[in-house]
Amino acid sequence: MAIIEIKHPLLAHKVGILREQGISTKQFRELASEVGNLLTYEATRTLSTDQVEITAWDGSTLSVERIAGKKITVVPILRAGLGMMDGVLQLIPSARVSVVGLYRDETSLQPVYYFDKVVEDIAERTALIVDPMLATGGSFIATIDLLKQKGCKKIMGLCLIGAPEGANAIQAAHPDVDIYIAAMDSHLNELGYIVPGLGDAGDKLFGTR
Ligand SMILES: O=P(O)(O)OC[C@H]1O[C@H](OP(=O)(O)OP(=O)(O)O)[C@H](O)[C@@H]1O
Ligand SMILES: O=c1cc[nH]c(=O)[nH]1
Ligand SMILES: [Mg+2]
Repeated sequence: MAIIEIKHPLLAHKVGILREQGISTKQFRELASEVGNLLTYEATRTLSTDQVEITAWDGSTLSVERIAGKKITVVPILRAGLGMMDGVLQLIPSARVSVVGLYRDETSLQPVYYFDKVVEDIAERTALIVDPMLATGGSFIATIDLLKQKGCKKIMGLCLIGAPEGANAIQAAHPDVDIYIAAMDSHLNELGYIVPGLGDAGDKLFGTR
């Protein structure tokens, strides 16, 4: 299993508004973060828990569940991944953040690396990559390559909208990585944009166009 499309009325509603022409920067930011939050809830369903003993309210000993062993690092892909990050951190407030900077060359559609700052103990953590758009899949694949080179063993991803071309590319390159996605769209156009998609997520989040 690599690409998991989450069918949920709240996600469908919010993604529908994100696609509207003329959406304000404020509303786009709020919704991208909310979708990040809902996808986190689904993606973390697979985390295992340990039983630990606590002293309960009445002084008795009680066995309760805690998230097991490995900790999480959230990995936003700059820039647009930052737009989902707050929603993710609302549910995993103690997660460390590792940043990967990539942009997609407009002509070749290849990801161009410009920065990374990844937690030192990445080998001990589950990485949760966040980026709103999965088009050719090049940016996700480059980020997964980088994290694996640094020793990361368990990787998941969250994404607002994907194209089948990118989903197939990730499945071929990294079948061990599960990506949770709010909507799988039709195809890429001749410029590499997702159809119907929502346009350029980074520009909408940062108000740069
Ligand atoms: O699947 P791909 O074909 O690699 O395309 C998807 C990438 O393109 C966008 O980033 P962009 O290059 O626009 O950078 P930005 O976030 O700085 O706007 C998007 O946020 C993804 O990172
Ligand atoms: O449709 C697309 C494709 C890549 N990046 C975006 O922001 N949107
Ligand atoms: Mg962009």
